[in-house]
This record gives sequence, structure tokens and C-alpha cells, in this order.
Amino acid sequence: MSSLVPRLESLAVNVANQLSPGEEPSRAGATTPGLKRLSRPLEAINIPHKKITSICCIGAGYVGGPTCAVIAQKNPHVKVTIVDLNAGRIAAWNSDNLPIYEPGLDEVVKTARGRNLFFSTDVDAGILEADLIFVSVNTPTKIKGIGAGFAADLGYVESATRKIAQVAKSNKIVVEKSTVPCRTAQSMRHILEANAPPNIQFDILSNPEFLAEGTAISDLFYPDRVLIGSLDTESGRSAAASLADIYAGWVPRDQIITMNLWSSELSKLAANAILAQRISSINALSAICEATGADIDEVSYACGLDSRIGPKFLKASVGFGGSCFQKDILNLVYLSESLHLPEVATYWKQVVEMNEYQKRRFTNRVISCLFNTLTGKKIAVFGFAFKKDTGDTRESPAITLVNYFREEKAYISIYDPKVEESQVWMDLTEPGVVDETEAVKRQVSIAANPYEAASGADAIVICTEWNDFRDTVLDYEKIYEGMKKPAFIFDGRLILDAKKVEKIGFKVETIGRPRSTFTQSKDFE
Ligand SMILES: NC(=O)c1ccc[n+]([C@@H]2O[C@H](COP(=O)([O-])OP(=O)(O)OC[C@H]3O[C@@H](n4cnc5c(N)ncnc54)[C@H](O)[C@@H]3O)[C@@H](O)[C@H]2O)c1
Ligand SMILES: O=c1ccn([C@@H]2O[C@H](COP(=O)(O)OP(=O)(O)O[C@H]3O[C@H](CO)[C@@H](O)[C@H](O)[C@H]3O)[C@@H](O)[C@H]2O)c(=O)[nH]1
Repeated sequence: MSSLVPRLESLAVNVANQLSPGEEPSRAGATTPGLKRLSRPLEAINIPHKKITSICCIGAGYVGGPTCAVIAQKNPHVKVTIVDLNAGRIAAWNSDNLPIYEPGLDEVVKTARGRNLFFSTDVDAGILEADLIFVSVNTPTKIKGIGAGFAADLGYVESATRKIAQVAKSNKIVVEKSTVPCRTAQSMRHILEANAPPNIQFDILSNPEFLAEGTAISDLFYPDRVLIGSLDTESGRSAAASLADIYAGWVPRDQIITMNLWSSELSKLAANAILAQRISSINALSAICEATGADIDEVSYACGLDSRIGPKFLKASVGFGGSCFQKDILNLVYLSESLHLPEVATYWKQVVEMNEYQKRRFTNRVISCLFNTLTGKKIAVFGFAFKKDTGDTRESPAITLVNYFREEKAYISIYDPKVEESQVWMDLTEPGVVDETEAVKRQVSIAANPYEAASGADAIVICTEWNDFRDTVLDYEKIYEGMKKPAFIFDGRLILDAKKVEKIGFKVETIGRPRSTFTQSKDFE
């Protein structure tokens, strides 16, 4: 594995080449005050750089779409073209029914689309015209070959890079927006330099994206930081300054941080690993709470009041999901193993293993509370998205839970306010397995609303924390009337006032809290 990922020692060579304070910049152009380097955090640097007038974003997904729509909205004099090979997705971006659901996204797109924001399948034209190109394509976990199950599949990044090399006729700033392993920029450079005409200069930047789904627009409007990694060469710094100008359209300069490329690439994986680690830590503690009588919400609250810990990302759950956390940690595990750091790899791997354990543990609790069998029982699954305020189901814990329930021969009725029915069938079937959808449909149905999902059910399992499922919004008395008795609710997201719902008659089981007195009785042992 060691040959696949360059050794850390070689990073030092690239880090060593720092700009000296009085160094004369060589390219004429605008100047950018306030660019920060970590090594000299308070130093303002004036760097001549090109003013960007045309941007192309390759990849119109959850990141490329919202990010470049906001860039266009905030920089009305810059033409932004978002391109994708997926014609259906581009058509949706050009319609009133955008391909992704994000609060606030419609308004941003409506302001800029047709003015300076364009969505197109013409990748070549987008590349030709742009001064700066974001590569915002998917980087899923490899499913085959060396590193399968851990390493990132960089095939999409490579093909986008090759396309840039093939089409470009003028100098380009190429920006890694996708989350990539450390030193991917170097591979991109090799591909560009080997395939493009020698008179074209490419500057490669790392500009990882930190938006979270469901809050993408507010995360983009008010980012904690914008990170720009560049080579510490004159042209690298100049390219970073050009990109910084774009963000300075709305982000305060002191929140635009520049650093070396490899630190920037690694910071993205590191941030996700640390966030996921907090969730796995609190979920591990939730198991102790259930066994002791402690309450995980109270433990989180007490810990979060410590200003060194802080309150965010300490909400116990049925497990974290989403397209990023697991993928990026596995990527970090692979990187660590490749660098001959097995202890480091094991440490991060445990974060993912704890997440799997949490989903299995919650399922076991459902089975045990439902008298040790789910055979023929109806389970209403509230929420299929991996978190609230998104229709995205990638790595959603609900998928794992539904599959476990199916193995136990339960009937499952799913309701989610934003997930498309076709997406549910895709998530519950293996690609290419003939007739599998029919088999799934014999056990799983999609409900039009939560009342329909719970009608005749033995239990409700809350998998996503949609506000729609709160006891202040839903009529749980009406739901209770329609269910089999005893009627159970398994709150995997700590969103219900358990006492209030218990008064209706429900048997409530909450993650991170001990079992209810009902299921603690001897009959359940
Ligand atoms: N989803 C998030 O919240 C999030 C946040 C931060 C970072 N990221 C990272 O951003 C990257 C993109 O994630 P996403 O969720 O937007 O993925 P996505 O799958 O939603 O979108 C990627 C898009 O790229 C297109 N594409 C792939 N190869 C292409 C090519 N050669 N030419 C043109 N289009 C091409 C695909 O058709 C797809 O529409 C990933 O590396 C991810 O880890 C994601
Ligand atoms: O206290 C918490 C916080 C989150 N979650 C779960 O963790 C998962 C991920 O949530 P979140 O991080 O809010 O959403 P993502 O869209 O996956 O965003 C993460 O992944 C993105 C992709 O890399 C990064 O850009 C973001 O900074 C990072 O937060 C979801 O299933 C959440 O329900 C919990 O269980 N408990």
C-alpha cells in the first residue's frame, strides 16, 4: 500500500518554500489586502493577481450547485457556469424544480440564474471560457480494486482534470472543491502538465467545502472560514489571491485563510473525522446511559457547557449518515495505513465501527421491546433522509435499520417529507439484482403522511429529526388511535417529549435513556 500514497516526509519539501515578507511580486494586477497565512496569521500580504471574470464549476451536485449559485449571487459581475454530464440534473437546475432541496436555495438561484449564473451540459464551452474552474465532482469510496472499501475513488476527479487539459486554450486556475486525499493536487498537476499544450499555465488550489446539507445556504453565507491551499510559489499565491477576491464578495477577509496545499487537503478530512468522532463518542456514552439510568441529553448538556468542549455535535442519535463522514474517515484510515501508521488507522476506524454498533444496538432494542420478534409486525419508519431539511439519503441510518427490520420479517411503512419514492427503492435494492424491487415492495411501502405510515403499526421508529415529527406538530393522539396496542415509539433522535407522549398511552423508548418501566418489567427478560 505504501507506494500508492506518497510518504509524509516529501510534504516538507513543498512546505519549505515560503514567501519572504518583502518579496516583489512579479505579475501585474489587482492587490488583495488581508490574506492570511497560518505561519504569519496577522500579516497582510499584497499580491498582484488576476481578476476573475468567468468561473466554470464541473459538477452540479450538492456542493457545486449551491456553492457556485451563492458565488454568482454575491459576485454579479462574474459569469458562473455550472456544468455536468448528467443532462437530467442540469435540466432540473434550469427548471422550477431544483434537483436538490435546501432551504433558501430557490431564492439564490432565482436571483442569479440567467443573469450571471448558467447551468449547462456543455462542459467544453464552460472550460474554454473560464479563468477559474472548480472541480466539484463526486469522490465516493472505492468499491473494487486496491483500497476497496476505504480509499476514495478519484476517477471522476481524474476525468474532469483530463477534460480540462484537453480543452483549455488559455491559463486556468483549477480549484479542488471535491474532498480528496492529501496530495491529490499533485496528481492533477501531473495530468494537466502531461496533456495540455506547454504554453498553458495551470495553478492548482485546494478550496475544501465545509457546508452541511440542510443548512448549505446559511453555511455558505456565513462560513466559519474559507480555506484556500496553494503552492507557496509566486503564481500559487497569486492564484490564491484571485480566488480570495471571489469569496471577499461577501466573506470578511479575516475569515479567508490561506495555507499550503497539503494542509488544506488534510484539514477537510480532519474536520469531518473530528466531527464524526464527537458523534461516536456521545453515541458510545448513550449506551452507558441506557444501562445505568443516566440521560444522554443531560450528559451532553453538562459536557457542552465546558467551553473547551462546546455544545455542538453532541446530539446522540441512531447513528450518523450522509455522503461525507464515513467516506472521509475511511479515506483517512486508508491514508494512515498507506503511511504505515496502523495505530492511527485503527483509532479512526473505530469511529465508523461505533456508528455501525449504534445502528445495530438500536435495532436490537426495537426487537427486544417488541417481545423479541418482528415477524409479521408493522413498523412505521418516520424519516428516511440522513438528517432533517434535506432529501438526501446517502448513507442514511434509516436504510440500515429498514434492512435489519426486513431481515426480521417485519412490514415497514416509510414516510419522509422530502425523499422521493424512487430513491427509497434504489436505496433498498442492490444494483443489477433482478426482481429485487418486487421482493422489497412485498415488505416495504411508502406512506403519503405519518398518519398513514403509523396506521395499524405496532411501532413507530423515528430515524430522522424532521421538525414535522415533533409532538408539538404531529397529532400523536390521532396516531395512537390508529395503532396496534401496546403502541411503541422508538425515538432515535431525542425529539419527543417522552412524558407527554406516554400520557397518551404510548410506550416510549428513547436512545440514550434507560428502557421504559413497561419494557423493564420481568415479562421482557
Ligand atoms: N454533499 C456535501 O454536503 C458535501 C460537502 C462538502 C464537500 N463535499 C464533497 O464535494 C464533492 C461533491 O459532492 P456532492 O455531494 O456535490 O456530489 P454529487 O454526486 O451530488 O455531485 C457530483 C456531480 O459531479 C458530476 N460529475 C462527475 N464527473 C463529472 C465530469 N467528469 N464532468 C462533469 N460532471 C461530472 C456528477 O454527474 C454529479 O452530478 C465530494 O468530493 C464530496 O465529498 C460534499
Ligand atoms: O450532534 C449531531 C450532529 C449530527 N449528527 C448526524 O451526523 C450526520 C451528519 O450531519 P451534518 O454534519 O450536519 O451533515 P453533513 O451534510 O453530512 O455535513 C458534514 O459533512 C460535510 C461534507 O464533507 C461537511 O462539509 C460538513 O462540514 C459536515 O458537517 C447526520 O446524519 C446527522 O443527523 C448526529 O447524529 N448528532
